[in-house]
Amino acid sequence: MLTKGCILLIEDDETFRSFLQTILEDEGYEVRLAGDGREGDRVLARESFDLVITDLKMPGKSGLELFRETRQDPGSPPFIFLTAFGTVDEAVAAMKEGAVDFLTKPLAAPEALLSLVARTMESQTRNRAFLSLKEAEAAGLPPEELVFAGQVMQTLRKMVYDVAATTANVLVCGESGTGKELVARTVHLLSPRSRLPFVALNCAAIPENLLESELFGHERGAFTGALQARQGKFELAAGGTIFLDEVGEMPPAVQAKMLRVIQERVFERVGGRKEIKVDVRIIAATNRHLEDEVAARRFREDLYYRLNVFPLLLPPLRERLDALPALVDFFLQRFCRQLNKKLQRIEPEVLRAMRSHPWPGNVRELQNVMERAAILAHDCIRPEHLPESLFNRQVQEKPGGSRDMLRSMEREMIVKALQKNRGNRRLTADELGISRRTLQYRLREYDLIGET
Ligand SMILES: Nc1ncnc2c1ncn2[C@@H]1O[C@H](COP(=O)(O)OP(=O)(O)OP(=O)(O)O)[C@@H](O)[C@H]1O
Repeated sequence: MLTKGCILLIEDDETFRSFLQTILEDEGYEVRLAGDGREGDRVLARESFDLVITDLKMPGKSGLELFRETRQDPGSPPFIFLTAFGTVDEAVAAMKEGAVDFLTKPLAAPEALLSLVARTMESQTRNRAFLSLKEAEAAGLPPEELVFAGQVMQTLRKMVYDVAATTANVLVCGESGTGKELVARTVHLLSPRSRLPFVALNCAAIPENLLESELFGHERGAFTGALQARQGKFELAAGGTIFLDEVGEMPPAVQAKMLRVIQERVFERVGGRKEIKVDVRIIAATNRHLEDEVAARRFREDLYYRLNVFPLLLPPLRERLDALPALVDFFLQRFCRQLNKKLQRIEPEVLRAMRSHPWPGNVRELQNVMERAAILAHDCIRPEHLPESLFNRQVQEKPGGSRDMLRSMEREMIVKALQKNRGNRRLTADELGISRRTLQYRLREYDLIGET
């Protein structure tokens, strides 16, 4: 039977510990035990847990000390404290530092603990689930996680952690598929808002006339078809984070309203008069040079500065090839798990081909390539498991060339794929391992709209 989650229980009173163990196990949780903070520390170093329930005061290392040390680690589990009446103040202090909650000993009713544990587990799952929405929908597969591979990402890691602790607006810049949304979700996850909503909206995917109502909601009758009043994304994200992808596509009227939300923290629904207060952290993303948009007066300069309080730049994959081995390994393990396969090795030729490829679809493309290879391969991944585009001679002959050269190669690859697929964008995008949206940008960028 699948357990509902794994809990580390740290308690020095043996009787109380086994009482808690019984009620948690009866409820379907897997429980590991430790008799004090030091032992808890050792267990935590070996295994991962969904939750830690710990006594606050213990000889040796206290639960509070352990909590403070542990929460420095990314992805550390939530803590619930058990405390005697005399030490409630300390438990309250721990909550201010990020602990989930505390319960006083002796437990008045085990139900209180069980419902707190259930709620914590649920919010853990919710927080993780958003990282793997598509996969989780499919089969409750393991969550996606951001791999900080290569030097650039190592530097970025620190920035992500630092900015997550604040409420500063963040602007994530990078080509399509570089991981902007994943970074935004990770900032949210690591922030004190992690248990509140993360709401994402792609500004390019919504028709201009609907974007305002999508963001700010509308009142009934605000426009033809507005039969019901509806909350917008800002209201849905209350207290949490809103992720605005392709923010450069935002039309001027919406930009003005955004500015007001940032400056005054209020807005009105479309067709409404009532001011609605908001406390939402904004993470915006763009794959355009937003400065150019500002210079061309397509994007408000004042809004740009408000959004760009903390910029995070994700370079294209071809400019951080040192990240390849770790990413390849990560995706290989993921797809092996999903496909229930054991593929141990990757032939050196495969990595060589990967190093010479311009990766127009960036990490998303690599992920697709790895999935395809994992499906095709039986024992180890060989060159024949890679798509043909990775063996484009031209690319191999001129690795690491200038940006212009890469762009012209990318254009050529798109033209070829379009021709091969008779202008069918879905097939073309699939072949290139990029999303249809990315293809759409590229077509516009390379002036290829007429080719389809
Ligand atoms: N560093 C990384 N570690 C693990 N997975 C990654 C990483 N970077 C990107 N990915 C994966 O690549 C895919 C694309 O990432 P994401 O959607 O965040 O990119 P994006 O820059 O927001 O793309 P777009 O601009 O097209 O929306 C996702 O499936 C994501 O999980």
